Amino acid sequence: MADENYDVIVIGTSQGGRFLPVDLAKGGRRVALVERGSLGGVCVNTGCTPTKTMVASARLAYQARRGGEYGVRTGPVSVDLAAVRERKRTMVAGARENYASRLAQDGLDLIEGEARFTGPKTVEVALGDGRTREIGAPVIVIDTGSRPRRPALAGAEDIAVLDSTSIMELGDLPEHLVILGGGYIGLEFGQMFRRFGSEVTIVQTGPRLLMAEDDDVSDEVAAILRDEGTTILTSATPERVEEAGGGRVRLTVRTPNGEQRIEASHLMSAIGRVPNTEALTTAEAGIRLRGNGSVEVDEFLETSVPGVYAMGDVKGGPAFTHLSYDDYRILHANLLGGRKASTRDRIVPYTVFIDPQLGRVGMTERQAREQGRAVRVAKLPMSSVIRALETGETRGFMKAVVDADTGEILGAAVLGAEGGEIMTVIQVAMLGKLRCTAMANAVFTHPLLAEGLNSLFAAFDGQD
Ligand SMILES: Cc1cc2nc3c(=O)[nH]c(=O)nc-3n(C[C@H](O)[C@H](O)[C@H](O)COP(=O)(O)OP(=O)(O)OC[C@H]3O[C@@H](n4cnc5c(N)ncnc54)[C@H](O)[C@@H]3O)c2cc1C
Ligand SMILES: NC(=O)c1ccc[n+]([C@@H]2O[C@H](COP(=O)([O-])OP(=O)(O)OC[C@H]3O[C@@H](n4cnc5c(N)ncnc54)[C@H](O)[C@@H]3O)[C@@H](O)[C@H]2O)c1
Repeated sequence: MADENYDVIVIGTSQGGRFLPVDLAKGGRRVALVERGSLGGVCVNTGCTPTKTMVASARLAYQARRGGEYGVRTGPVSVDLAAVRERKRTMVAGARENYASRLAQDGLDLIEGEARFTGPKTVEVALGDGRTREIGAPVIVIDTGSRPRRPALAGAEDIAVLDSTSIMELGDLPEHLVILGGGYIGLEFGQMFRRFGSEVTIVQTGPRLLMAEDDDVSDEVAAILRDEGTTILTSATPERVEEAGGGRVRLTVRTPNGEQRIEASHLMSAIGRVPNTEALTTAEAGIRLRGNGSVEVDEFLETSVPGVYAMGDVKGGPAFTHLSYDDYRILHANLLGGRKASTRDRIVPYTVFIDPQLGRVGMTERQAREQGRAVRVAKLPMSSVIRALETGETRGFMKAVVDADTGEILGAAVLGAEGGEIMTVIQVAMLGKLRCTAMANAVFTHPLLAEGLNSLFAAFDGQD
């Protein structure tokens, strides 16, 4: 028996988890919102907001060093990491405050503590002071997110291994940073610290960086990072790590060319994330998990227990804030709107915030071919885009994949300045089901980067 009954319990406060409980309370439901950590979840506190704030500092350092190319004289450029961290902390504090202020809503109780299921519709919350509180509701939403995966690496338990959260709290610049993992986090932090002035080595088990992307995209990203002085090892498996004296670490890596030892001042792990489901004791409620610990949901985000839903990273699949937000839209429609919204056929865009950005939407060329489709592919180097030439940001390319039979735009990759924004133009075209000719002939402002889309899609000449 619960001590207190609500209409809805939401566990976790993310971007999506912010709006849903407020909307439900506004709609007259009694809602309990449970959070064990900082309000706002990963995105606000340790994810998107702080990283993109620090990426901005890194870009400024990079651009300042390039001043001479633009006829602008600068002195030697150096980075004060403690000041970068302070700017980041201020940004996060503001975002968190803003978040908290939006939770003030009649009918919504914020309960600070860790939630765990004691039955299909009951949750026990361990409060900070050692007490517990048992609450119940016919509808429960799990939004508990994910955390960094720890490396299964011999010796790692005896060494301070940084992750995406702790690295942003460093006050002094690493002399040599070794990063395990060549995915989103490894690349965003790798480029950032290289631009801050550290020597950086990225160790990636897969044969390429950003394994989900087409080979030409991964190769170009690697070329850009190497050009800035980052060392990248691919098909490289970390085997053990040990102290090397003087606070340094020695990492042993197996590569196709034999064993390699790397000595560094700092080691960071960025090898993926694991869903936060253990503390929830989901078995008590009969909620089915997948082998990797994520919560199994159907296309309406309902778990194996009717009335219990999951949103955001905890349900597995692509892990982005905008998807957590879209899960909120779906649950809002289904719980409040009297509709049956689903995740089926949703287009999932994303942007890797390296510089130049990689904006991606829809299928890669590989995915389209694997589906057995006849595809046409067009590529346009950024050096052919007038705006990119004028601004001196010519690295990368735009790439579009089109169905050769129907002319439908299947996907795109834009690796270039403001690549995420340009990709979004293509995403909107996909949403509106525009064909290549419409994109080739649209009047885009001169000289914008998006003007390059005329040339990119003109390459599909004769395609509707
Ligand atoms: C370094 C980094 C950079 C990123 N950059 C981007 C980006 O640029 N763009 C992008 O789209 N995505 C980015 N992401 C991913 C994005 O942050 C996540 O996809 C998003 O935060 C997922 O939201 P969520 O709904 O799963 O909940 P989360 O934000 O993960 O929040 C879950 C909350 O649940 C709480 N919780 C967990 N267990 C319990 C429990 N038992 N009881 C009570 N509370 C609990 C946690 O304390 C946490 O506050 C980044 C992630 C990282 C790590
Ligand atoms: N810009 C963004 O939207 C953004 C930014 C950061 C994070 N995120 C989200 O966070 C998630 C986690 O990011 P991530 O970079 O940690 O994971 P990831 O899955 O994107 O990349 C991890 C990489 O590590 C490699 N790897 C695995 N084990 C390894 C090992 N032992 N040694 C070396 N390499 C190893 C894998 O081959 C993979 O390429 C992402 O999937 C993404 O959804 C998004």
